[in-house]
Amino acid sequence: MNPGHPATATKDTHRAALSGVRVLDITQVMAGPFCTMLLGDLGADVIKVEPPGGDPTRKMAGSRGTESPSYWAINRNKRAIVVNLKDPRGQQLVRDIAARADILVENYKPGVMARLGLSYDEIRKINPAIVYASISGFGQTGPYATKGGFDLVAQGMSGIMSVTGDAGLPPMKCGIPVTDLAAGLLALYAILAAYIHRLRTGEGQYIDTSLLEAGIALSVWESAQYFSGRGIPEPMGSAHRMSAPYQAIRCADGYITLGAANQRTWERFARAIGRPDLLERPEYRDDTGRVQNRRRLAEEVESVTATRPRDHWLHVLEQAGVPCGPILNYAEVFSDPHVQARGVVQEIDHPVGGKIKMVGPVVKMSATPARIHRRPPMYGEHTIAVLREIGRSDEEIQNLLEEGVVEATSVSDCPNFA
Ligand SMILES: CC(C)(COP(=O)(O)OP(=O)(O)OC[C@H]1O[C@@H](n2cnc3c(N)ncnc32)[C@H](O)[C@@H]1OP(=O)(O)O)[C@@H](O)C(=O)NCCC(=O)NCCSC(=O)C(=O)O
Repeated sequence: MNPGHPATATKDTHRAALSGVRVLDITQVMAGPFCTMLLGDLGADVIKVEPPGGDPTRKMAGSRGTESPSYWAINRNKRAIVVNLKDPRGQQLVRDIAARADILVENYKPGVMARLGLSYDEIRKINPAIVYASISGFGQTGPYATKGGFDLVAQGMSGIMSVTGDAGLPPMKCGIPVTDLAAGLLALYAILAAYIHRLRTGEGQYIDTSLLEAGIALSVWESAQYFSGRGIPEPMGSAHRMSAPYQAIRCADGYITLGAANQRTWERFARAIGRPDLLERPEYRDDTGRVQNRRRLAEEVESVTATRPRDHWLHVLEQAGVPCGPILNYAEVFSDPHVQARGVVQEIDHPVGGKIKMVGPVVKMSATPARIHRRPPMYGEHTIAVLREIGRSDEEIQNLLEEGVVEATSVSDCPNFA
């Protein structure tokens, strides 16, 4: 599926790092589903439990019934079941799955899982070795614990919005939901470490992380500036807090990015744009000076770069060994020959969506490649199979379906199903 890359060229579909690992995925929207999708990419059997009506992403823009591009983007490599957890029989079904699972991930508001009889304390009674991860807006403790958390709120409260954009403009957030995704990645890293610990000792554990703390954890330069007494960090547009010139620079027909972020690249850059005189200037002698005089330096640089088009400077700077690049929109990103050569985008068949494209696993592993082994599941597609796996008879399943405790979709009913 990942053309041309030796690390993923293997035909051995069973060699996945997490094959045989069972994940109970009680997640919704973004942070939790991102984490469990990455576990699925590594070969884990991920069973996603959705409420009646489905994960909210099933209804997002572009949806067709219960299937949508937003859901597909973040739920491949999972099986999906629909269980009403407000019904004690539904709770018992999910506890039975939890009893057989290695990992449980959830991202509801703190308190929700306890009200559903699925808290860590309940689950550890039936499965003491489980690795149970909760992702929330603010963490399970502290004054804000019970508040719901969306990425925008976390970007605001973690300081990210105070350093994004430019001074004097309305508040701006990072264009992608960075706290959701970072919380998912941090949960993933803790889950894998906890799983290694469990392999060594047999001991399970509880993991508690949040959007807020993930956002704060990303404040590496900003907290360094603040803690070292150099003031409250301010927004800097595209510029860098610790290096200059390092920002989007104006050319005759638009902008390119420039990263002359150390002494060597600075010296190459000044020579490449025909301004070796800048190297003689005491105020630009080192990083500290260039950062302090960043605005003046940018004006001097742009007085040169604004005279020629972007392609000219990209060529000149590349020849000189100065890190730089174009600023691309997503259409340009996905048609970029390098992105294509790396096999970043994959196309798979979906019963409703037809041929759907997605950003596939972007980590190349030579022995146990991450891969798409399952297309995103339809609403309730695996309800019946999973209930059979936990020992429910077809008669019991029929009753549960009739009484609305679970819902199931048969893919063969789907018009596009081939
Ligand atoms: C996203 C939320 C703010 C949404 O808040 P709410 O809509 O108020 O949902 P809650 O989590 O409080 O609870 C959902 C309710 O659904 C119920 N529930 C859940 N699963 C089931 C099933 N299977 N069956 C029946 N009912 C269910 C659950 O019991 C709750 O009911 P009651 O108990 O009766 O209330 C919150 O879930 C949250 O803070 N999550 C953690 C942080 C997070 O992941 N945020 C990412 C958002 S996406 C984002 O930021 C972005 O895309 O950008």
